Amino acid sequence: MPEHATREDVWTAPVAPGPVDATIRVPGSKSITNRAYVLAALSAGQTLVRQPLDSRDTRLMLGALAELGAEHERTPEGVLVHPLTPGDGASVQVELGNAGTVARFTPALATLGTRTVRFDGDPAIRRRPVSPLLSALSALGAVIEDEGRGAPPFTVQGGGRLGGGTVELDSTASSQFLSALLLAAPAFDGGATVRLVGGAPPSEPHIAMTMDMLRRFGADPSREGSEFHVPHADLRRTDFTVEPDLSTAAPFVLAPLVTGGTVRIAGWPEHTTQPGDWLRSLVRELGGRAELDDHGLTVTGDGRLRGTRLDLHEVGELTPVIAALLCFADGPSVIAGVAHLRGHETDRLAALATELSALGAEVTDTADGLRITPAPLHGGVFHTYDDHRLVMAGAVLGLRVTGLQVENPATVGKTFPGFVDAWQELLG
Ligand SMILES: O=C(O)C1=C[C@@H](OP(=O)(O)O)[C@@H](O)[C@H](O)C1
Ligand SMILES: C=C(OP(=O)(O)O)C(=O)O
Repeated sequence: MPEHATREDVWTAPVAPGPVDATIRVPGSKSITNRAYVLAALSAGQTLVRQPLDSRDTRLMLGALAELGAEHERTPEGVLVHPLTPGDGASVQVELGNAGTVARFTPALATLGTRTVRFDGDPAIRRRPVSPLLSALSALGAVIEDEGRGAPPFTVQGGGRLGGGTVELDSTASSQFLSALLLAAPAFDGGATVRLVGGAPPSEPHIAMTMDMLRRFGADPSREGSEFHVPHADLRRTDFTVEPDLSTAAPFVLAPLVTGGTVRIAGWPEHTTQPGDWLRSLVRELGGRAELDDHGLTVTGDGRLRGTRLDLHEVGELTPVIAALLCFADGPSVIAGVAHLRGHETDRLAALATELSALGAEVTDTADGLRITPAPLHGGVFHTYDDHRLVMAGAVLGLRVTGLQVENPATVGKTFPGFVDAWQELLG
């Protein structure tokens, strides 16, 4: 159980009284919001970010940018981000919480200012890898001190500029290392060429998201296989609108496969780089229907789903919710390709194996995933290890399990502070 959670702090996830029938609006994408804030800070002139996610991770990003010298204002239309200023050589602290995007995307920005910036956060972020990124930034000219543990805390001594150039990067532990270099590269004197070594990074759609958003802010990124090139560029964008978060939508999208019925997700984009868009194919593979039209996505299920084998390397953040779902399948399932989840908010493979087994399923963690053999589940406390996506997984389990008590539900505020209310709305 995480250090600061108590057993009293639980939410009894509601059992579905029958087939669901609901229209749900999910908040803005964490990944798009935090990229938009970073690119806005690197732009000349102010950028209005419309329909941003307002959650712990996005507040941490705005807080980090303020420490680094980019202020913002909340307006009725969205968040207005001001350009990064070089600063006054002061020593500041950036609070990372447990936000991977803040821990990975902001150190490069610190190299561009003149401040001495110490990065640290929750106990959990001190277990999440950053060293391949810090080594690459150092090779590009940054001055960084860490404590030799390969994770926060670390300190960046801003030099007012970064030369940039060509660098090798092992991004197999997190795609965010690569995204971090690419996002900041237009501000490096010589841009950046990043050659990937060590194997394919996970979360390919998030890399595509980075490339797409760089273009939309005026950069000219290119890719040839495992080599990425981002020339120096003056970024500018006055207005940027954030899409709904399709990964946050996952428990709602998949609910009809457990309960039967229909769920509509309003505003599902027709074209997107978000990994959650893959849920449409997953629903079909598991036996449901998913139709996209001008109003959004409509998912229909009959409460039965097939056991399956899934490689989730590209969509790792969906794993907790999918693992919970597969506990209700008609046969065993295997999830593969997600060894890097051991370095997420918690060791998600260990956490899921422990918690799903404790409820009665047969779940084991493998070198790169999970083996799930469904069995009748019973109620009990579902520990969430300060992981927002485990709260969402617990909600999915509760659809069919009486007395499923989700511990520390507030931790879902990392990406969706209104999750519990939205879930109650789903169930009428
Ligand atoms: O770039 C991003 O916004 C993200 C990339 C992915 O990280 P990893 O590649 O570390 O899994 C994803 O899991 C995370 O939720 C968000
Ligand atoms: C891995 C995740 O988050 P982070 O941005 O902290 O890496 C996630 O949201 O599932």
